[in-house]
Amino acid sequence: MVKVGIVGGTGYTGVELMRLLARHDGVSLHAITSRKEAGMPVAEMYPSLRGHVDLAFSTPQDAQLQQCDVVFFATPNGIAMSEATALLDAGVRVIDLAADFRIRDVAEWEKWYGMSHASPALVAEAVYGLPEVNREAIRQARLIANPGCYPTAVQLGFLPLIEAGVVNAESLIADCKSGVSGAGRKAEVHALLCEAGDNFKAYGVAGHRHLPEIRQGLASAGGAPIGLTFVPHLTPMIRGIHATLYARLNRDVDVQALFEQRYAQERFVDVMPAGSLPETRSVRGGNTCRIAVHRPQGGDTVVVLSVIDNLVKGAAGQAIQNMNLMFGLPEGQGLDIVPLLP
Ligand SMILES: NC(=O)C1=CN([C@@H]2O[C@H](COP(=O)(O)OP(=O)(O)OC[C@H]3O[C@@H](n4cnc5c(N)ncnc54)[C@H](OP(=O)(O)O)[C@@H]3O)[C@@H](O)[C@H]2O)C=CC1
Ligand SMILES: CC(=O)N[C@@H](CCC(=O)OP(=O)(O)O)C(=O)O
Repeated sequence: MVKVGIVGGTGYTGVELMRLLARHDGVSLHAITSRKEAGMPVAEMYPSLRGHVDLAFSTPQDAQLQQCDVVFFATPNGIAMSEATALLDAGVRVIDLAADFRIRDVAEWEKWYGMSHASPALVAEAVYGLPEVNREAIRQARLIANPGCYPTAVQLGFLPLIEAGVVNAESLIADCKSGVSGAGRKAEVHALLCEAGDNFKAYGVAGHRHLPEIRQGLASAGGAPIGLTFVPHLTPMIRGIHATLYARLNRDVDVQALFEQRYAQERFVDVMPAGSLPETRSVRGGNTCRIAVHRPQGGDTVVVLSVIDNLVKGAAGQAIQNMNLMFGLPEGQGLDIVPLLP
């Protein structure tokens, strides 16, 4: 049994980790932390976990995380970078759901995240946890930088085109929409029902912190710099990301066959039949990225539609997929979920 600790168990990715791990028969939950709710039974805060998780929250100091085999950080940016070293030194593997280890250029990370990096040496060691790209490195990793939610949907959507070199990589467009749970559980005015409900708006148009992460991943896949316009939007739904991606083909290619071949062996990427329109509700609660690829009017613009559940393939599910790889477990263990529809 893999002994698991979770730092940040009261947040949305924390409770999603617990929901998924409760059905994973290769792990035992050792500790779930909360600074504010220490002592409270987890199932009192989240009755959905009654009968599944019988632990109480403990403070990060009392959680004895060094006894774990793996610790997930489901915390805001800037926490894991200060706490990972002690755990790694104690032989614990670490999966950070935040962005502390995602950007290889530390100065670039500091610019976008507005803080100094506490452990730049670990950035070089961390493996970017997108299994469809880095599977073998993930198996060997001590420290995983779990990808962001938008970066997961956007990179999986563009990857077949970039890897094959069939599009102009300098003029990509990613027009993305997210549900409000992407902003986490912390109280913020823009996430209130009366602000986000019955409303639709763009944000981060001038520059969003996921831009350097997406550019880094696609540049590595294509071996050349990426030019990307990335515009996120907030939609009045709870879960889900819908990415509409545009690229200009530089040669005539069967894009449907390209995508089907690229993801033929990937159980968590579903390439739909030509002409399909993936919906966020078709992945709700599941670890699948569902993709459809179009060439409107047979022209040279390719439109990729990519949907994920931001809390599952965009966060907790992908983190568990990475844990499975790190510990030699079947990659899909605990993730064999039929999405919840309607
Ligand atoms: N929501 C999403 O869809 C996605 C989120 N992520 C990333 O995952 C991380 C967690 O996100 P999410 O669950 O939404 O966030 P939430 O705001 O919902 O939860 C954050 C959690 O972190 C804990 N926490 C806050 N500060 C500290 C601290 N200094 N030390 C220890 N624990 C702390 C909080 O608990 P308490 O205050 O009780 O200690 C809480 O449990 C973030 O970095 C986010 O960017 C990544 C992909 C998708
Ligand atoms: C809707 C919403 O607010 N989404 C968040 C991104 C999701 C997230 O948690 O960011 P990471 O993936 O980097 O951890 C945002 O735009 O800031």
